[in-house]
Amino acid sequence: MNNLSMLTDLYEFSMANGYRQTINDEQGVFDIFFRKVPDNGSFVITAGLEQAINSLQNFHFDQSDVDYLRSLNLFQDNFLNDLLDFKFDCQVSAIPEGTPVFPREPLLTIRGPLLQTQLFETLLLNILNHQSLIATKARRITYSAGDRPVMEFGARRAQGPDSATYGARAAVIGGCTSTSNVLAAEKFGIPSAGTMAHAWVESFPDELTSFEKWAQVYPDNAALLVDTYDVLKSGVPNAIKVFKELKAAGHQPVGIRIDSGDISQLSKAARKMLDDAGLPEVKITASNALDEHVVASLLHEGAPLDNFGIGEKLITSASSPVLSGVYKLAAVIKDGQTIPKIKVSASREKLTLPGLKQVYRLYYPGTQNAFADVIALADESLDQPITVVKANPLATQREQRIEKFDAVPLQVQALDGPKLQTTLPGVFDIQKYSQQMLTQIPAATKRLINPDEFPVYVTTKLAALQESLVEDAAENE
Ligand SMILES: Nc1ncnc2c1ncn2[C@@H]1O[C@H](COP(=O)(O)OP(=O)(O)OP(=O)(O)O)[C@@H](O)[C@H]1O
Ligand SMILES: O=P(O)(O)OC[C@H]1O[C@H](OP(=O)(O)OP(=O)(O)O)[C@H](O)[C@@H]1O
Ligand SMILES: O=C(O)c1cccnc1
Repeated sequence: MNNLSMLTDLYEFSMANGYRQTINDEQGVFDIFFRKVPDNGSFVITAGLEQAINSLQNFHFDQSDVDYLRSLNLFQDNFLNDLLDFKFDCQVSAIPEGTPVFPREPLLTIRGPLLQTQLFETLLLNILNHQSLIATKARRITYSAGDRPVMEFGARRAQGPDSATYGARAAVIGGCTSTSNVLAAEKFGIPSAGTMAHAWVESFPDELTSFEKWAQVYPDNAALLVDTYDVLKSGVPNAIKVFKELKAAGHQPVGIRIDSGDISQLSKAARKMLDDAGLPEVKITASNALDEHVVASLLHEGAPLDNFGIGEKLITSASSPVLSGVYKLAAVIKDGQTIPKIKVSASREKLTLPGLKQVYRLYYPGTQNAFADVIALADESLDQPITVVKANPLATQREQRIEKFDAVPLQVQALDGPKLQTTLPGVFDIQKYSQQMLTQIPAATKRLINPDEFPVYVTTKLAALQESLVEDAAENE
């Protein structure tokens, strides 16, 4: 990854320079969390931690960066000179990639010199918001597709090269099995996959010739696009001719792709034609502006589809294109003393959770069935029974007693200075872990429409700290 240290909002530099001139000896603790799940879902799949960690480990400023910042005539020399010697000196803990997470949970916590922690806000949010958004969308789509493979086809419609490449990574975390994006495939060890475009078919005098030539070049990888002219009158009959010739020559035909029209009716008719021709092994791929709802509708209608190629709606999360993760100050540390901090704004919904924290997933004892998450202060132990309070400050029913549970902490140490404290698994290991974590949460929280809310609580100690800081803030007004 390039050095992205300058990818930040100007005000981060303005504040960092300001800290350098004022409270330079203080440390900051920031949490990343979100309040709202895209597409009115109930969970987000975390993604992007590896790139976030890499960007922090490589964080530095070149002379040209500092020269540029100097040219703004905004910052003092001591700050600018320090930037040339920037050494990452923070601790990071985070919830591993692929974990299903819920509103208000600290996904990543960073603690270190206030000046440094402030500078990372924009970049960390940019990376984690993007990849988590796409991983979450991919999970919705692959949930609809069931065990049918979903190929990520979005590079041409992604919002720029990075969205295409890191979006493909996130799509695999969310369950996609391959990508047409060769750069992403190479970079992240994802199988590259693809068929052919209409241009191939149009380039030859007729469709049959185009299929034959393809089969000559790729006898063991012939997936034919059958909708350039007429799917049922020419595309499928021509594909059948070519597949029969391939089979006679000892090759295994792969499949057809349908990219327009009523995919349900066309695939049913195509399946029948292929089966009647003795080609039951030939697979049918669907593409064309698919999303989780179209996929669900097609399968509900009984469309005999074997796999999907999905681009624009996935790579841009078109129906819900923003994950509004935020980066909020939870504490400052001064002379070894931790001073919890809170943001109290006009809307109570935006109250932040103060202090150093950990988030736990609670399971019914002795099972893998999770029933709630609890956010606690880092120095608390979760004794049983426990009284907890809804983390959403707008919730009406507040206190709840939980008798028995197994608690598993979700955040792990990720960085101690630039030194890595955890493993960074490959994308398919993350995908597998994610699928396993998803089996642990209730089915009703995973449905696409009107999912149940998974309960997220805070301990009464954390709730009391939050209330006391709200009262302090009111007195200071
Ligand atoms: N049976 C179906 N049920 C629900 N949605 C479908 C069905 N068949 C296709 N779709 C979806 O409907 C949308 C529009 O399909 P339509 O046939 O209008 O494609 P199009 O974009 O006009 O075709 P082309 O790509 O040739 O321009 C696409 O998102 C497609 O995936
Ligand atoms: O629809 P998506 O989910 O993004 O899937 C990828 C699309 O990209 C290709 O189309 P192309 O760019 O050639 O344009 P088209 O829409 O005219 O087929 C392909 O034939 C799919 O339709
Ligand atoms: O290989 C394909 O079929 C493909 C790749 C990208 C976009 N649309 C289709």
